[in-house]
Amino acid sequence: MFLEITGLTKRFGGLTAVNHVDFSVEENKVNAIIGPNGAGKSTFFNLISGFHPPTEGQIFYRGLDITGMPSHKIADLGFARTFQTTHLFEQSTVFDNVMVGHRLRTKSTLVDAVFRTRRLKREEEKCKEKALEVLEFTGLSHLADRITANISQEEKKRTAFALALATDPSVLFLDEPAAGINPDETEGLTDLIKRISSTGITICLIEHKMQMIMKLADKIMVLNHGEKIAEGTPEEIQNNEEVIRAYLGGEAIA
Ligand SMILES: Nc1ncnc2c1ncn2[C@@H]1O[C@H](COP(=O)(O)OP(=O)(O)OP(=O)(O)O)[C@@H](O)[C@H]1O
Repeated sequence: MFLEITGLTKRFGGLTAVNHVDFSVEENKVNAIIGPNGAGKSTFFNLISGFHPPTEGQIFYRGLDITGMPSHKIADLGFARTFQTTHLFEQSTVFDNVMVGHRLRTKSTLVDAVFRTRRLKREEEKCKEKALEVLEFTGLSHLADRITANISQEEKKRTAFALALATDPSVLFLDEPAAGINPDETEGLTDLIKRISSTGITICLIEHKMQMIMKLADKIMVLNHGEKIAEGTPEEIQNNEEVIRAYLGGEAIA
């Protein structure tokens, strides 16, 4: 089993944000989570990636119990994520932002940095190579030297993807990657996610844009009020009465 979640529950005071959710994230697939606002989608991501400890339930990654593990330890296992609002260093260049990603994987210490050891130089070289590689992959090479504050919203999103990819992840969590961008840009980002998936990286995706979900997802879980109300292929979800009632107020999923 790749990433197995059982009985996952999170309570914030009297509010149950995630309620006994069972889910298997499938390796090398696009696993999507949809649901109305406040359904518990981001909380579900936060629990898996160690940003919040769950109240109940268990998370196993390749057989290892990672329940309640702190986020930096989980990141070390190969988990990367992007956020609803991009977390970038706005006054740094796109290149420098992406350099941070691979640095998280290096072993150089402060001593290496002070004495400019060979290990440090070797690792810096590797970080640069990786940054250039992921900038090219995400279509950002031409913006490498631009200050991040001056690029478009869509380019910032690609930069956040590049940063996540520079950590060489095995699982990538994308929280509403297409929020705030136009339909053409959304299509471009959909293609990018497809290409990322085709490199063998497992994707977990939260998104409200249904066309994007239907194009990308191999498997969809629907949350409503913290509970899983359905799970299946895009086609199964599109035709699920309860999903249509709960999520779409009776309208068909476009
Ligand atoms: N840190 C927190 N403290 C208290 N309540 C929280 C916290 N984080 C989330 N919640 C609550 O948990 C519920 C689920 O929120 P969550 O953000 O997970 O939903 P969501 O499905 O991601 O929503 P959206 O689509 O609007 O992003 C909401 O009622 C929210 O107010």
